[in-house]
Amino acid sequence: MLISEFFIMVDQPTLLSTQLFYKNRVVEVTLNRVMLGFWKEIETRRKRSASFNCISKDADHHFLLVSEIVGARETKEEEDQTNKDGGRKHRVLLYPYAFTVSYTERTKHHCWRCKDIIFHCLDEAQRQQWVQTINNQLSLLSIRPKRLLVYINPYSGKQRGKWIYEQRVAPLFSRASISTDVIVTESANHARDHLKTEVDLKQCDGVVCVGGDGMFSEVVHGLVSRTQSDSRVDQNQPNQDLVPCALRIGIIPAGSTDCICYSTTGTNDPVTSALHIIMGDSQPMDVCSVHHNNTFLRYSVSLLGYGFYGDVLTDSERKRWMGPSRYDFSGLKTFLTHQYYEGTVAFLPAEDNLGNPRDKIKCMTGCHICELGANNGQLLSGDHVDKMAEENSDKETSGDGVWRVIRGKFLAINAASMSCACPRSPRGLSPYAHLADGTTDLILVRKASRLDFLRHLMRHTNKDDQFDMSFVEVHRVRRFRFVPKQSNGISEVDLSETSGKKICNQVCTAHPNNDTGHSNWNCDGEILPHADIQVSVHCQLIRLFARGVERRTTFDTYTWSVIEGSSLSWQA
Ligand SMILES: Nc1ncnc2c1ncn2[C@@H]1O[C@H](COP(=O)(O)OP(=O)(O)OP(=O)(O)O)[C@@H](O)[C@H]1O
Ligand SMILES: CCCCCCCCCCCCC/C=C/[C@@H](O)[C@H](CO)NC(=O)CCCCC
Ligand SMILES: [Ca+2]
Repeated sequence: MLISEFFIMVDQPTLLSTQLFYKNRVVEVTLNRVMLGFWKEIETRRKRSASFNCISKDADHHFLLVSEIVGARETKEEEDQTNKDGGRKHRVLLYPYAFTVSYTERTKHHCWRCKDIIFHCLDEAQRQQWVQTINNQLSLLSIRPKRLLVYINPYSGKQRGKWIYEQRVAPLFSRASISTDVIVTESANHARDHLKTEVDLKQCDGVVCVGGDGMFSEVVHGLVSRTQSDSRVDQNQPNQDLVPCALRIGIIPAGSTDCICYSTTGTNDPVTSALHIIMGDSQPMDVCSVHHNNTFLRYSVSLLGYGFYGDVLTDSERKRWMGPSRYDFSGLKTFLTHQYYEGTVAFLPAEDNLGNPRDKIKCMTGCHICELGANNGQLLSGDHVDKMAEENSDKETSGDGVWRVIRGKFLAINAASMSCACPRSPRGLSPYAHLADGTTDLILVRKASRLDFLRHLMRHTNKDDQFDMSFVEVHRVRRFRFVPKQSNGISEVDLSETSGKKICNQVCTAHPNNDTGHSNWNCDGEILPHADIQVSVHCQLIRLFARGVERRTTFDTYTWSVIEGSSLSWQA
C-alpha cells in the first residue's frame, strides 16, 4: 500500500468513534468505510490528539481494513477463579460488554488465518452499536457472498472432506454471517447433475465444492452446461462462443492433487480458501472445451495430458483405494514402461502480445497478460478466429502458417491452461502459463531416452527449466487438434496439403479412433474415451472465489508489520 493510499483511507468520513478498552488500556477506536483503527492512549495532550488525519511517529497506530474483516460479534470473556474459602473454582465474567472483531491475516506461504481482536465497552448499548455498525458496513460490500451452495465429496483424497468442512470452514462462514445449503454427495456426478437440472441458481451467490480437482470439474460441468442450456447455446459446436457463468465457484481443498486450488491461491489450505470465499474474491479462469468430431466430450481447466499423464491416470484409477499415493505408484510404473505414441498435432498459436511459455512472466494477482488476453479474446471470438484462418489459408504453409502441424513420436503431449502448480510440483507443468489469458501452453515431449525423460520429469519438482531440453517444445495456443497414428501405419495427414485450414480439417475427420496403440487423454484427472480430440480455449468462462497468487508486498522506507499478533502497525 502506498502512503498516499493510506491518507485516502484515513480521510474517509467517520462512522463511529469512541473510547474502548483493549488489553486493559483505554484506546480511541474509529470506524470509517474502509478501516477500523485504534490508538493507544498516550499520556501527553499533544500525543493524544493523534487522529486519522495525523500520523505521529511515536504514536502506536493500529488498523484493520474493513475489506479484510470477517465479522463482528458479541463475546463473553470468562475466567476460572478460585474461592478464597473453599478453594472451589467458579467462572467470573471478566468484562460483561466485550465484542470480537475477526479478520484475515496473511501468514507464510500464501496461507491466510482468521484472527480475533477483542474490545470492551462501557455498557451494552455501546457494544451493540459497535457490532451492528461493523456488520452493517460489511453487508454493504456487495462482492461478498451471503448464500452459498456447498457440495462435499466424502471420498476425496484421504476422505476428510466432511471433517474439514465442519471443523475448519463452517465456523468461519457462520462468523461471516454466510448461510449455506450443504449437500454431501452420494455418488459420482451427483453435484454435476444437481447443478444442471435441479438448483435454482438465483437463490445463491456462489457454489463451493469440498474435494479435489475432480469435484471442482463436476461443479464446472454442472454450471457451464446449465448456463449454456439456459441460453440455448449448443455445446456440440467446437467453435461456438460460450456464455460465461454468473456464479463464482469456491474450492475447499480436500483432494489428492488440488492443483486448481493451489494454482489460484498459492496454497492448498482449507482455511485460506474459506477466507477468500468470505472476502468475495473473484478470479476469472479459462476453460477448454474438448470435442471429438462434432460431439462435445468434456471441459478442462488444468491439464489435458496424453501419453505419460494419461497412462499414469489410467493405471492409478484402478488403485483408488491407495488414496493420494496411487499417483506415486502409477507414476513410477508408467515411467518404467517408457511408452511413446505416434500422432499429429495441429495448433493455432496465440498472438505475440500474450507472451510465451518461457518468458518468465508469472501469472499473479491482477495479471496484465490475462487482461490483454481478455481484450484480445473479445476481438477474436470463435467466428473471427475461423475467418482469420480462412483468410490466411491460401498464403500459409503447414510449417509456419496460422495453424501449425507437427507430426512425431511423443512420450507426452500436455496442454496446461494454467501453471498446474500443486504440492507435488510447486512451479507446475508450465510455470508461466496464465489463468485467464485465453490460451493453453501445449508441451510436446518427443521420444527420448529414459534418463533424459527422467531429467525432464524431475524438473517439474525443482527450479530447473523443464523446457530447456532438445526433445521438448512448448507453444502458447488458442486451439489444437490431435490425431493418433493408426495402428495399421496409415499416415493420418497428407502433408502435401499445405493450407492450415485444410490440414486441421483432415486432422480431425480423417481417421476414426482405433484403441490399439493409443494412450488416453487425462482431462483434469478424468479419462477421455477418444484419443483424437479438438480443443478450444474459452477465455474467462468461469470465475473463482480467489485472487491468483499474491506478490509479497515490499515497501521502500515504511513497513506495515504485524504486531502483538493481532493488528497492523505503522512504523517509520
Ligand atoms: N459420493 C461420491 N461417491 C463416489 N465418487 C464421488 C462422490 N462424489 C464425487 N465423486 C467423484 O469422485 C472423484 C474424485 O473426487 P475428487 O476429485 O474430489 O478427489 P481426488 O481424486 O482424491 O482428488 P484430485 O482430483 O485432486 O486428485 C470425482 O471424479 C467425483 O466425480
Ligand atoms: C518417476 C516419476 C516422476 C514423477 C514426476 C512428478 C511430476 C508431478 C507433476 C504433477 C502435475 C499435476 C498436474 C495436475 C493434474 C490434475 O489435473 C489431475 C487431477 O487432479 N491430477 C493428476 O492427473 C495426477 C497426476 C500425478 C502425476 C504424478
Ligand atoms: Ca490460460
